[in-house]
Amino acid sequence: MQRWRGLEDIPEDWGRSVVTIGSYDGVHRGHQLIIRHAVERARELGVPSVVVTFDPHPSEVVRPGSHPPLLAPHHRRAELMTELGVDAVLILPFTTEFSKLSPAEFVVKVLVDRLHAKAVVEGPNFRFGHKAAGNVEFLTAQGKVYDFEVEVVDLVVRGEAGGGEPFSSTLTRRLVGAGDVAGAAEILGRPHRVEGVVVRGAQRGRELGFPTANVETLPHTAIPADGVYAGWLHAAGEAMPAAISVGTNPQFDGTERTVEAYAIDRVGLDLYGLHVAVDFLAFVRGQAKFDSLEGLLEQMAQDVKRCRELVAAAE
Ligand SMILES: Cc1cc2nc3c(=O)[nH]c(=O)nc-3n(C[C@H](O)[C@H](O)[C@H](O)COP(=O)(O)O)c2cc1C
Ligand SMILES: Nc1ncnc2c1ncn2[C@@H]1O[C@H](COP(=O)(O)OP(=O)(O)O)[C@@H](O)[C@H]1O
Repeated sequence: MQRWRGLEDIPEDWGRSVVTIGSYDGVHRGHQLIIRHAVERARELGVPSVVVTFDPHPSEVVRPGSHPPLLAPHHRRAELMTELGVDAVLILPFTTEFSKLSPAEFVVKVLVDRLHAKAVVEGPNFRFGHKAAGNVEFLTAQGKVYDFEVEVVDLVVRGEAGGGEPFSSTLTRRLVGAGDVAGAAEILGRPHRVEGVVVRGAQRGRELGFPTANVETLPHTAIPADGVYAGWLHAAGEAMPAAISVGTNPQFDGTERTVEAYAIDRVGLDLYGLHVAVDFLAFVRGQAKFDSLEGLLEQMAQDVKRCRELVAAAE
């Protein structure tokens, strides 16, 4: 797959293509449906498929300081899009200047002049251009002028239990923030992942009998609510069942919020400096401060047992 970091990266001789535009944070199941549709349409038309996305998230530029927590960094989104069969991803730097392009200017500058769109695939709630003034009706009308078709793919809606709310990055962020990682996984179609480099912590874990890899997360990462979770620690090409702790270590009056993972039953690992990923399968309990260290250790042993069972049931 090709990755372009701006309009100028698109090859001069780039022919016609099928395009879909969006933030696509998390590449959740609703996104997947739209992207798959674009890939299929591209194959039918015999042209490549392109996803156009933005960096930073548009809301940061429109309202500084409002960058939402991210469900997936760009390299992860690109990985997921490659799995869906996308041929190229264009990551447009979302500058103030760019945010001022009118919907009509956006169509000409991006879709017509550079990507030579033959078809554009979007969800019904797609908005674009200055003040998000452009919608699918406008896009469809522009398509008639510039010779591209516009296809609208239905939103995926959460089951009755979820109140029929459409799948969205906002809903997924809310679930992650509330610790409902199982709910988030239902929308994402896979567990929510947090990644980063393993850094040194208080070096206490090994003494407790549960060494934990402390993950230095990337800026704006969507981190689940404080608590203990079952999941996996991915390191050096291996997915290891893990008991994960998110929080400030209240038992030790800590103040820094960390994401740390104990790879269950694994001894002698050396993960410092490695880029690792932590996948959140299920919430186990909230963080607690026990009367004694023994209280914490007993609870941790139970947590590990529960995590082992939850992961085994999911594998
Ligand atoms: C399964 C599990 C459960 C945990 N539960 C708690 C807890 O309830 N309260 C707490 O303060 N810390 C909890 N922790 C975090 C430990 O306090 C932390 O891993 C330990 O202090 C080691 O820190 P270090 O990696 O910085 O050395 C938990 C860790 C794990 C792996
Ligand atoms: N089973 C394991 N799970 C996670 N990390 C492990 C494991 N075994 C050894 N380690 C190593 O031990 C380190 C964690 O030990 P710990 O005493 O908690 O130190 P720190 O406070 O620096 O995280 C990890 O970063 C990793 O390199």
